[in-house]
Amino acid sequence: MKTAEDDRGACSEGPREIGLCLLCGLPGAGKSTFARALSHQLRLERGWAVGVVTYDDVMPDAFLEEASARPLPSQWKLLRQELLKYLEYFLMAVINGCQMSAPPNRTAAMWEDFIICLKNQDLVSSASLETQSCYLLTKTAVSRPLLLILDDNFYYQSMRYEVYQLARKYSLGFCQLFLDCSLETCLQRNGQRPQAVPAETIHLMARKIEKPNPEKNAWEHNSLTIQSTPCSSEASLKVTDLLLTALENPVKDIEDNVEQKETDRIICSTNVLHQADQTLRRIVSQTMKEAKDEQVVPFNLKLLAEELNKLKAEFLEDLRHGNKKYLCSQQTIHVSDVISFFHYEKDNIVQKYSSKPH
Ligand SMILES: Nc1ncnc2c1ncn2[C@@H]1O[C@H](COP(=O)(O)OP(=O)(O)OP(=O)(O)O)[C@@H](O)[C@H]1O
Repeated sequence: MKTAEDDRGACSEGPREIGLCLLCGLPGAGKSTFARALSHQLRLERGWAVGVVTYDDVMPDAFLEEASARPLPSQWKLLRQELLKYLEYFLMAVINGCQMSAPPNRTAAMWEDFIICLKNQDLVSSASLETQSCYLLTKTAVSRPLLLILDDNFYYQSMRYEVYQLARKYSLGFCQLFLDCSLETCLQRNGQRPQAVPAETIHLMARKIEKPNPEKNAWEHNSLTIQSTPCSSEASLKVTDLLLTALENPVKDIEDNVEQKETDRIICSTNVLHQADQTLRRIVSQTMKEAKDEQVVPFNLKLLAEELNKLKAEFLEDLRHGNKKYLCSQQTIHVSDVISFFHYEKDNIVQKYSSKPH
């Protein structure tokens, strides 16, 4: 592993705990303020290496140079992806223990700001090779744990997913912190800033924002919502817990398969459940009609209806939990299998109550 420190004779080996922590929330929610405080605290109290990448600090200057007009959303998207590419170059250097090279196609101003951002946090050093677009990593960059905090609005789930994919590609820890702050407070804080974001942008974002949703998206399970007020010690503990969990449980490629399988299972079982529910209802009412036609005594009719409805509920409950007894193969549940199984059990019950009045 070659680092700037190695050049001075130091050696750097150790557990490769690297994590990406994504901050999201409305403009003015206090993300940058929080990121600064958190990184300071983690460095001081835990001795972690921390890098904060505040997108606003790196991206706008690129536009000042390349375009005077306000960028279109599609341009922002491309720039965000380009910045993520820079991060990937840094991560590759960290993981492989080599120097960080510059990506071949890059927006000069943004790359420069990115390098300044890393240098200011003692993650890369000026090196003699700098003229050739190579940067040596510092001792901080190769020490562990290393946490990179990405500070942007990340108001769409798709924006956050790009970061998750990066974490997965390199088996890194991944977590999300959502800074919860009322629209009024964001507008008020924003209004007091020298370079305020247009208020209508904040209104629009408040309407569009997709908060982390761990129930819906398995990949977002490592997320925490915190209030944008001065951090209580309890909130601070929760944040540390989230970060430790992420660092100790790097994202694995396999998770995607599990996630996909789980999604498939839910879609499949939802469809199966719906179809099964409809069909079983029809079978029960048809069976009851036949029993009446056969003049089953009213008392038995009542018991028969109770038993059939109970059986139907049990079947649906089992299906909901993926009970394997209806599976013809290990993976797929067919409604036809469920129905024939139900018919079999239903016939047994019908037989019990089919005695006609004497
Ligand atoms: N907890 C807080 N209490 C009061 N004021 C705060 C708090 N957090 C941040 N602020 C103030 O609100 C303003 C916006 O904060 P900050 O830049 O951290 O927000 P942000 O979410 O990073 O915004 P943006 O997304 O636009 O970069 C700053 O002037 C900051 O001093």
